[in-house]
Amino acid sequence: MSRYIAVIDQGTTSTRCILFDHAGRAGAMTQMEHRQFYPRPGWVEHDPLEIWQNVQTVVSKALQEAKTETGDIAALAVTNQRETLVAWDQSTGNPIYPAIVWQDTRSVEICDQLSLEGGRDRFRVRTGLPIATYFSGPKLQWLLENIEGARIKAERGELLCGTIDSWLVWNLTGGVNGGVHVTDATNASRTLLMNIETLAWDDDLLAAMNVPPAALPAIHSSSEIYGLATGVLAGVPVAGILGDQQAALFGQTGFDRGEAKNTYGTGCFLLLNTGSNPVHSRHGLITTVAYQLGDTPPVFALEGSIAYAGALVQWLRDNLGLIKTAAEVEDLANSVEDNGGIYIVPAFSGLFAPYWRSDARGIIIGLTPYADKGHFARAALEATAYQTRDIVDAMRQETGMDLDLLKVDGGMVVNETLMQFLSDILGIPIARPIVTETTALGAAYAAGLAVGFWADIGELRGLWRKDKEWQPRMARETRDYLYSGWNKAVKHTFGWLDQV
Ligand SMILES: Nc1ncnc2c1ncn2[C@@H]1O[C@H](COP(=O)(O)OP(=O)(O)O)[C@@H](O)[C@H]1O
Ligand SMILES: O=P(O)(O)OC[C@H](O)CO
Repeated sequence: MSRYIAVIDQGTTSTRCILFDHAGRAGAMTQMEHRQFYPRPGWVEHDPLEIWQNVQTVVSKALQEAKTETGDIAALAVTNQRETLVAWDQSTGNPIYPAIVWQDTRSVEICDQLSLEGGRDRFRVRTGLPIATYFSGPKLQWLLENIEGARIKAERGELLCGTIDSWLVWNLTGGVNGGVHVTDATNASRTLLMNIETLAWDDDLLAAMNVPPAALPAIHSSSEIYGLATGVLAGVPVAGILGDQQAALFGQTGFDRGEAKNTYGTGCFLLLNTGSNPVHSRHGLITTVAYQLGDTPPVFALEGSIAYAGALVQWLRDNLGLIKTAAEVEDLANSVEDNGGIYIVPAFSGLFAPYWRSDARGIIIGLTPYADKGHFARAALEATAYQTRDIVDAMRQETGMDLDLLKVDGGMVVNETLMQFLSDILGIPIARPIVTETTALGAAYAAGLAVGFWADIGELRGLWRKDKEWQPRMARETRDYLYSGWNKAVKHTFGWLDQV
């Protein structure tokens, strides 16, 4: 039997390749960063060819590191930054424009226009999403309207468009020599173009954004054989595709209704499995496909997306110079007993869930001469916990379900001070697994199930291993008092921009 499932984890800042063995342990891991381009305020781009090159490099290096060969790889999975759009020429394989990244806000006027009739929630029942620049459909409309020749090519079926998974799987399966143009339902559910009930592109949505169907990939499940790889992994079945946040839920074995995870990286994304029916949010959350295995019915999730979590720590480091490394924030925060009355609300690009206020901007509030840099560090960490509380409360209001445990992963979860405070502010236990590369692990599980490397999700559940758990130990009155301060601070960020 082959020893590994290979995973390509293509994220916003870097690309990793990880080989997982049958016990779900990483046998090799390689990583490369790619460039971020900010050509104008609010624009964020990546070079799709650089990303494809990095993918090939990290895969080759991972095989070398594990001293293994193609025959040892049972299947290949792709997990990816979501919503980011790539458009390329079918005959040459060349992108016609840089990738337009999920953080890019250039489609703001298109979104305003789409909202004129029916408001921001015009497509919510059909797609699970509010109209926002975050999603791929308005980005594609912008590209077709602004890049010369794009629309004509798209109408003739000569332009292939899709999220990063589509771009990579097309290249991995041969590119101009027969690459398959596919995506999975989790990625398609982030476009504003897919109907969340039928899991198919929706004619009315395509018409609203003037998108020719010929340009779009075929929507498949998250776990099936899409094609065979070429190149260094020649002949290996490409058998799993999941958006990265859904992959993390799968990797945390959040298979059942009521199970949740939060991934603490640059931003943070809390997903709650809501089972076989999409729950349409009235509390500022997003409805998304969590996973679909082969021809079984899809499973849905509610998502709370937060734009600034670890990025606020980076800001303390890079812009204020308060710390030299992200890890130093913990000692600095522990140099004081509490936040000294200070709150930082990192609404640097407005507030995402559950507020969706693009007129908000960041604040530091509650300053007195007593405040020192330790309080700043503490307030920065606390902001991540309070933002999580906002989402957890919205989830409770939405579903009536009380979370009894939150599984966490991502770069910030090494910070034990934050983990304890999170448990205190939420009033529930926080559990960190031994394998914190849960995004890649979840994609490995999807591909492994498709090729019989693992038998079923019951077997996968048995692979989850706890590293550490934090229990709430703060008095209820203290928790309520601290959180009420956060709520006041958030209100002060609203309406800072006069016009959005
Ligand atoms: N010890 C720490 N305490 C708090 N934040 C940290 C710590 N170590 C790393 N981070 C933050 O975690 C983030 C990186 O996490 P990662 O999961 O690699 O992010 P991404 O996948 O979004 O690139 C950075 O924003 C960094 O500031
Ligand atoms: O690549 P990450 O880990 O920053 O995740 C980005 C999300 O998928 C955006 O929706």
